[in-house]
Amino acid sequence: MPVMALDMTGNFFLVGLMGAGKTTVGRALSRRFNKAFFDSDHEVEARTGVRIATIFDIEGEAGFREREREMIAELCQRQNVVLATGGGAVLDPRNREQLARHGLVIYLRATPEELYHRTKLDRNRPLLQTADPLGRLQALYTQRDPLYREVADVIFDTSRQTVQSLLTQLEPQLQKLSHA
Ligand SMILES: Nc1ncnc2c1ncn2[C@@H]1O[C@H](COP(=O)(O)OP(=O)(O)OP(=O)(O)O)[C@@H](O)[C@H]1O
Ligand SMILES: O=C(O)C1=C[C@@H](O)[C@@H](O)[C@H](O)C1
Ligand SMILES: [Mg+2]
Repeated sequence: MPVMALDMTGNFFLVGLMGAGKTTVGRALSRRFNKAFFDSDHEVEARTGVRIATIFDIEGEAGFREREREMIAELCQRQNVVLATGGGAVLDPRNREQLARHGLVIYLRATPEELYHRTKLDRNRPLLQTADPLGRLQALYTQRDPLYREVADVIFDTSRQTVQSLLTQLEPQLQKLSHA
């Protein structure tokens, strides 16, 4: 039997490390809650016409962060959207402020080991193109986990869970929080 899409206004913002499932879960939530879906990484790529790895090569991480900040500020002005943010978006306090102010922030947490398994075959994450990607994920986790927690309204552990089981648990929580 088809499940009715839940119609609620307001934004959901997904934060978390590379491989946490922001894009995958975000897309599914947007369908379920009848909201438009955006992914800040994809929007930056669409605007510049090149892959994120190329922006890192030409402008360095600082150049990418500036483009990401502008994009997030713009996307936060929208209503009734699900936004998957880039894994490093929370580093800039201005992004954290925008996200906290304009929507419900969901932190998808997973262990660095789990994230390593999810991302190891994908070459499109410049920060993981290193001799020791697991070590890099562990360092990023230590640095960023407190920032994700700081900005989050909801923290969700995604380790050892399928995307489908995650959605089944997330939906009632989000429904409740959206009406709070
Ligand atoms: N809960 C999960 N269990 C198993 N695999 C998952 C889960 N969530 C996502 N994945 C898989 O992990 C990979 C990375 O997911 P996704 O691209 O959605 O992460 P992301 O948070 O958007 O990463 P990035 O910050 O790099 O954009 C995909 O192949 C996806 O299918
Ligand atoms: O964790 C990060 O710093 C990044 C994550 C990706 O989503 C991209 O935004 C980019 O590869 C940087
Ligand atoms: Mg993504």
